[in-house]
Amino acid sequence: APLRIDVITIFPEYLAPLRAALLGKAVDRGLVEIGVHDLRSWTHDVHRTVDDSPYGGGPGMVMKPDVWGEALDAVCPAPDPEDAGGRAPVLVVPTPAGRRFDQALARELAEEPRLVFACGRYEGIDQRVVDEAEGRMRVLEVSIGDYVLVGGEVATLVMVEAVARLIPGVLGNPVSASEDSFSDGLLEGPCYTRPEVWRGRAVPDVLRSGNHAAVDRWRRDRALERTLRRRPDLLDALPPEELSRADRAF
Ligand SMILES: Nc1cc(-c2ccc3cc[nH]c3c2)n[nH]1
Repeated sequence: APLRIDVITIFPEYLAPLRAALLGKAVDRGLVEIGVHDLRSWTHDVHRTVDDSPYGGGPGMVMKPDVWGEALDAVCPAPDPEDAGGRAPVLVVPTPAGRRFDQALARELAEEPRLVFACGRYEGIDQRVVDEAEGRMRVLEVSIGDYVLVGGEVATLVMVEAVARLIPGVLGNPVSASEDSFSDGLLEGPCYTRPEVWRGRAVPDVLRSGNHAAVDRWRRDRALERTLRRRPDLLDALPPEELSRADRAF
């Protein structure tokens, strides 16, 4: 069954990239279904108001719970009791205050049949929306990094791309098994293609040697070296035997 993704936002056009390129093709091929919904569809006033002043004062505006409540009721109705097998859809709420998005969470989300993304704007969404949704959905408040965006749409694009590429057949060549083994734990090393010499810079000889064992070892060493220099924290998560290899190499 295709992965079903729904996005609720006041800027549906922000999600247009989801219909382009490889992900668009995956949609055409029925591997992924994407629905983008304008939150203002669930307003009832002439100004289509989605925000109001924050209780307790302070700058900016907060998104109204009643509009979000109706939107979520429409996009992900409470699962009917008969459909016991049906898993509750996951509601992903991008926020700087959320659990850190990483490859492990991308893999977890790729296992879900349904994902609903609630894109906040302004200062955020009234907390009662999340609290109430928890009664019938699995709600994940997720941060894509320690920097502040203006809304949840770009964070949603990041997460949808990271998740969709893990669905078999979605993006070009299948995700290699190595994704889950050695290379997944470390940074990728440098890569090269033709020409053999470019602006006086040659490709490392080992890569043209045809000696696949030597190439594999060279790539592993470059990945360990780069990780040691740029992200030593990733090495803490490595099994000890991998680490000893790193120590020996440098
Ligand atoms: N990782 C990260 C998420 C966000 C984010 C998410 C939603 C909203 C709504 C209003 N401002 C927002 C910012 N910034 N940085």
